[in-house]
Amino acid sequence: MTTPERNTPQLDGQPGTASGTGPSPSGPVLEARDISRHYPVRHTGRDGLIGPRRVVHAVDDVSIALHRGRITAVVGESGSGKSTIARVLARLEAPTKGELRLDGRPVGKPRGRAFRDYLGQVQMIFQDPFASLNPIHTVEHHIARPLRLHGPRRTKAELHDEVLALLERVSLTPAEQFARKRPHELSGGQRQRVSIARALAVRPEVILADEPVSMLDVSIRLGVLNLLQGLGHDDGLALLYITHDIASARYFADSVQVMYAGRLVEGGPAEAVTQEPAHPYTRLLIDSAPDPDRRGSLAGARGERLGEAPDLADPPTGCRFHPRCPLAMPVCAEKEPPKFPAKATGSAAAAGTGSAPGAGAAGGAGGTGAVGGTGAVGGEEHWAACWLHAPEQERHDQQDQHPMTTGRR
Ligand SMILES: Nc1ncnc2c1ncn2[C@@H]1O[C@H](COP(=O)(O)OP(=O)(O)OP(=O)(O)O)[C@@H](O)[C@H]1O
Repeated sequence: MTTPERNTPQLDGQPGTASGTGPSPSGPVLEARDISRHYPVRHTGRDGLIGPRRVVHAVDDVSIALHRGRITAVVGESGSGKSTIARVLARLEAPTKGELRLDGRPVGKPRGRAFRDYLGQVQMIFQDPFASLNPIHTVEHHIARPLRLHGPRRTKAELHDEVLALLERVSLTPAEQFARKRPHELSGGQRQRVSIARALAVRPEVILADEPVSMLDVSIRLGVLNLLQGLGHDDGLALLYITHDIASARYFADSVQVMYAGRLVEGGPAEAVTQEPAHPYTRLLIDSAPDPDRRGSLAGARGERLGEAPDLADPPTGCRFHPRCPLAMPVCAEKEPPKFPAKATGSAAAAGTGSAPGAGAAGGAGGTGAVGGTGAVGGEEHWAACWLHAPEQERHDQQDQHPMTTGRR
């Protein structure tokens, strides 16, 4: 199997140039470079005694960069490795391979003062607001604790005032009343707001939000998302938003990274990825999001029977999506699709070498022009296309019928 060339373009949600060794205001705050996370498979019975030890490839060779004031969404179906990325970034787990960088500096072992400082800069918000708060403690206790652990010494009155200010920041008012409540007296949305206030207490630079609204009533999701969006765009935090829901990623995030079976398959500015997706899996995710106005769909046209997600203990060769892909070609079983920079105006999805046939329409949405491989706009780029890795002849042979190039569905 040939490994495709990896670009390292400077774009939201994608790794920056490899140069940084110190903080840079324009560089990413937190960056993961080519991280993998594998879990050993526990064998039972006689299987465990023979053959090589198997591992679950939860995440493979993922690079992601989080910038101040920007929201990066990681989108994918259940089991694609989204939470694993968040756990590695939060340092709840070590990567099997790859490197984390905070403010341009490699992150060391998770111990001592440096690790505490890391936790002061990178905070995580979990999916389940019911499990993440201790039922016996008041809201004030939950928020005052990180203030005490990470901040300077304060008097009791100062701590109390800061707790109230944080509750106001997350719109839990009257703050005095909320400070006295215990988790069981709060709704799911209110609990998630307390979790956010608790994360903010350490004045982090990065918030990792793992499906922060998926367990909340639909009616209150938007309020919590708007709160998080304000923290990113108004308060300048770098935000990672993990979700199944590509529609919310489009609404909420600046850039979207699409994950499938442990790998990122596509990424770029949210509008470009969601309006003109280049990878069939992204198309299917978009097609499966509810949209009454949509007439045809890739899933409906050719992929009604997509089958099961792959076994990550034995992931498919080449493009991991190929066994389920309605557009798969023979080459897809051999090679991963290439990554390449492309213009991000929303009018064209991608072009690898600048001469790929049909490149302007790689998103299948009637892109209006082919784009050179170096056509980054405003530092933002959009990469990934599935079929451009085909040998040239195969590409020529297929481009007339291939729905990704014709826009036909
Ligand atoms: N501790 C573990 N041991 C073994 N396998 C694991 C472990 N944690 C996760 N996995 C596997 O790694 C893969 C990715 O899991 P992960 O939870 O990151 O996916 P996800 O995209 O966040 O899914 P969901 O949206 O359902 O939370 C899955 O196949 C999962 O079963």
